[in-house]
Amino acid sequence: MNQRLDNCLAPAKLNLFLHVVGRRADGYHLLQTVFQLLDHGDLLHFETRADGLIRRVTDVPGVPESSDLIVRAATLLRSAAAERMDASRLGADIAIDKRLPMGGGLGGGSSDAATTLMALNHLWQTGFSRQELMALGLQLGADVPFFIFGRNAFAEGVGEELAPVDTPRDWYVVIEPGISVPTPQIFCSPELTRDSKPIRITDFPSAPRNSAATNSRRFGKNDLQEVAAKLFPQIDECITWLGRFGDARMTGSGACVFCAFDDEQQADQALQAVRTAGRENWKAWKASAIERHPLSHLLQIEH
Ligand SMILES: C[C@@](CO)(OP(=O)(O)O)[C@H](O)COP(=O)(O)OP(=O)(O)OC[C@H]1O[C@@H](n2ccc(N)nc2=O)[C@H](O)[C@@H]1O
Ligand SMILES: Nc1ncnc2c1ncn2[C@@H]1O[C@H](COP(=O)(O)OP(=O)(O)O)[C@@H](O)[C@H]1O
Repeated sequence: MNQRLDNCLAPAKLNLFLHVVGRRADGYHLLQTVFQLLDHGDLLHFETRADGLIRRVTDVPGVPESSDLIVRAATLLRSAAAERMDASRLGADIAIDKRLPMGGGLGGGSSDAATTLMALNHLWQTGFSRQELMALGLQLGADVPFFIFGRNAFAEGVGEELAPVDTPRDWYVVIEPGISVPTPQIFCSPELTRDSKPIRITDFPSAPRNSAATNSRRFGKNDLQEVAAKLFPQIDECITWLGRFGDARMTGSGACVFCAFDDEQQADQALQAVRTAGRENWKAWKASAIERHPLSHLLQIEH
């Protein structure tokens, strides 16, 4: 019988800071960042099929079905499973409520891929461990292992070396400036800072609320922000605007901008102000920091 798993959250992430500390021989940049999970994201719905077809049953404008990270993740999982079992009949219908913008720096595509790997590993009973799924995920994108890791994390390398980190239970207001930033354009800029001084994980003020929360908000910077804001003045405008409420920053390679708040009420006030700012292209929302990925419980085996 077909199995279902509905309303699976593919949470957004924020990069609380993002330092570029070097470059690999293949041109990829070495980063140091803290990834923060949010309680807002895309919603995915899975139903297994026994005929080996993997289908995305929702149209996603601009992303053909075969190149969608959801379909690529499912196909990759089935190929990996085929080395251990007869996987030829493993199939699924996958529906998505796409709520995160593309090229927003919120990791939407990567999170969709991670949720797909975790949900189908469970439904198909393919039995991969968290570590194994993280290694598969890395083939799809540098941010995918983090979502499978399932906890807020200090990340190094291209984002695949992960260590758990405590972060404040802040509320965030996020502005989508209505543009999509091509990540390669930011990384190939000659003006990009590529030699930030490496930090140690212990330098990050991992603090519960009401102690060093303010410090952790102001810790470090996003090295990609200067380049992105110069190329896309809309980002600069959002940072200046949201900056009246605190230390507003860009996440990832942009375009979204966020600011942290102590509680939901303060976030609501800022949100209200953004919504009455009269910027038609902006879309703003609030979200709460979460400690764990909501599907993390599906992966109990840590071998
Ligand atoms: C910048 C980050 C931070 O979380 O997030 P997003 O803004 O995408 O959310 C990620 O490292 C994004 O990693 P990933 O999602 O794999 O990047 P892609 O879009 O595939 O990368 C496009 C191109 O950017 C360059 N690139 C990317 C990552 C990296 N660490 N160094 C690079 O030089 C490479 O030229 C790569 O071909
Ligand atoms: N399911 C998906 N959701 C979003 N983007 C996808 C998806 N599948 C493939 N992509 C491609 O990945 C690119 C990066 O999208 P996304 O991960 O949402 O942004 P970012 O990396 O800036 O956070 C998109 O421009 C799109 O072409």
